[in-house]
Amino acid sequence: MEVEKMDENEWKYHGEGNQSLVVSHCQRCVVLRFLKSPPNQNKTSEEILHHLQNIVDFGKHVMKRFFGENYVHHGEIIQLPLDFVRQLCLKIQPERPESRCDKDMDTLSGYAMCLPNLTRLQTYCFVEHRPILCIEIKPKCGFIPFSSHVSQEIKHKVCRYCMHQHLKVANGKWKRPSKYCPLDLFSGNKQRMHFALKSLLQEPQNNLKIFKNGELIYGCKDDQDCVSDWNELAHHLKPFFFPSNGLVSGPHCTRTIVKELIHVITMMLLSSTDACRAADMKTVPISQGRSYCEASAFNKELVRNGKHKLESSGLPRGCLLYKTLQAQMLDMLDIEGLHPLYSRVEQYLEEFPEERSTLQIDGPYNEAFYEKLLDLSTEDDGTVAFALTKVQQYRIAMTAKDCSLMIALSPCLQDECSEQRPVVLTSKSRFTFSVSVLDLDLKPYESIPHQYKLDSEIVSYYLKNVQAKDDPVMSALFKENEDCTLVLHKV
Ligand SMILES: O=P(O)(O)O[C@@H]1[C@@H](OP(=O)(O)O)[C@H](OP(=O)(O)O)[C@H](O)[C@H](OP(=O)(O)O)[C@H]1OP(=O)(O)O
Ligand SMILES: Nc1ncnc2c1ncn2[C@@H]1O[C@H](COP(=O)(O)OP(=O)(O)OP(=O)(O)O)[C@@H](O)[C@H]1O
Repeated sequence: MEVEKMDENEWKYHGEGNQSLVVSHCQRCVVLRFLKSPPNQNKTSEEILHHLQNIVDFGKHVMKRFFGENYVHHGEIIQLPLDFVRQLCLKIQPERPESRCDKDMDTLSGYAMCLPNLTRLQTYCFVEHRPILCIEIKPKCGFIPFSSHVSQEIKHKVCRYCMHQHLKVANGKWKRPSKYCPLDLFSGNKQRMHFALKSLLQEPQNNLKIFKNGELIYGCKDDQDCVSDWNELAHHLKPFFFPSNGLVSGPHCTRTIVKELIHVITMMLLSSTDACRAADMKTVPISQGRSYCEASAFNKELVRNGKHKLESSGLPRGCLLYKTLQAQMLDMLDIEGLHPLYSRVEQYLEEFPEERSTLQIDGPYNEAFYEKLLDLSTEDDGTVAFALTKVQQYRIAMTAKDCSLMIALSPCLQDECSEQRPVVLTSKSRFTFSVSVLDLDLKPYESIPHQYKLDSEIVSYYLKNVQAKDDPVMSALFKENEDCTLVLHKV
């Protein structure tokens, strides 16, 4: 890219999260990703550059090892003319959702990341003229903690996502709870996966987005502005799934198209498209912990129908969901077992602050950093080394619990499909597709106390407001506790 000739009119707003803002090029299949920060908390250019270098290194040396070469696009750092960045920022400001405007895009350093536009099938090339559909899923944590450090029994039964939903609705983040449960999506069982995907389509929140030819056509632009009209979605999708028409419009047509979409996403999520074997690490046994969540609507439906055995077919080893789950399961001790180890590292750093860089707490995220992650033992020998390994593994797990999966698909003719590109079939179409993972920025060491506090808030809220209402015995218990509160008055 010729940075001297950058023109803001060739770029448009694409999307943003809590940490970064993304613009896409109108002709080329590239995006620029800028860091964001709260107003008046601007970092220096050196700090921004260091942060971006860490993100690139982490993708290149660590996450590629966990996920496999083809799934991760680490991108590169680019230095842009400040005038271009300022003009771009002004241009896109009206497009930004209000709920994200508590942070500003960095316009002072001139640094950004340049990445392939993953809503397109091909990377670093001009926009293809064939239609492209892209589904982005933020699946969140797909397992129930198996650690013996867990203090509340409910955490062994109900997954964090399902518990957190109640707190989010109470806090006003979302209007309605979602029926999506990550354990259904990660189950590998097609029926459960279909249910999970249907639930995401019903209530996308920030877990599902659909792009057509690079434009967002389904999902939440803003917390308050969710597009979830299935008829409109079906209208967009009809040329993909029923190219030669045949299907008339109406509710039956909509249902059929949505079913095809769910089927195709399931197939792609279960496919193993990466030839390179990811990670030479010993993997965490996938069978640990329970494989279903008691709060899942799918599970509740089964129980209502008198069936008590929930199928978990398991995931094929090479698929992206499997790799995501493996990385998530590096959280072996749960935040409750991890927090005391974090405190041990903190205590050590208080005594020896100069050791912070040797311990690679803020990078560099290189080969040596990766090697230290491979020790999966959970036997605590009381050392700082043990505590640090668990802390770093936990940070990787948190990153994998918050990443997004991108699936891009494009119709192809029978004789067009090459051996290099995987193909998925539906009743009337065939597609080439690519699968990748994004938002793999390592979660900061400093976020651990926040995680600890949030975990306890999520559980307390659930026990008090949801489980207690479901369970009359618990409810009575809470009531009793409330009645017995001892109030001490000053005398
Ligand atoms: O804690 P969670 O599970 O709510 O996850 C946060 C996400 O909320 P979600 O529950 O997905 O709506 C949250 O997403 P939103 O900003 O709410 O879209 C962020 O991804 C946040 O990451 P970071 O701290 O900004 O790096 C995420 O925080 P981390 O916990 O991953 O640091
Ligand atoms: N390489 C890419 N190609 C296409 N779209 C992208 C790419 N990277 C990011 N996006 C889009 O921009 C959005 C925001 O990016 P990203 O998830 O990296 O932000 P974030 O601030 O790090 O997220 P979070 O809130 O989870 O911390 C994504 O949800 C996705 O829709």
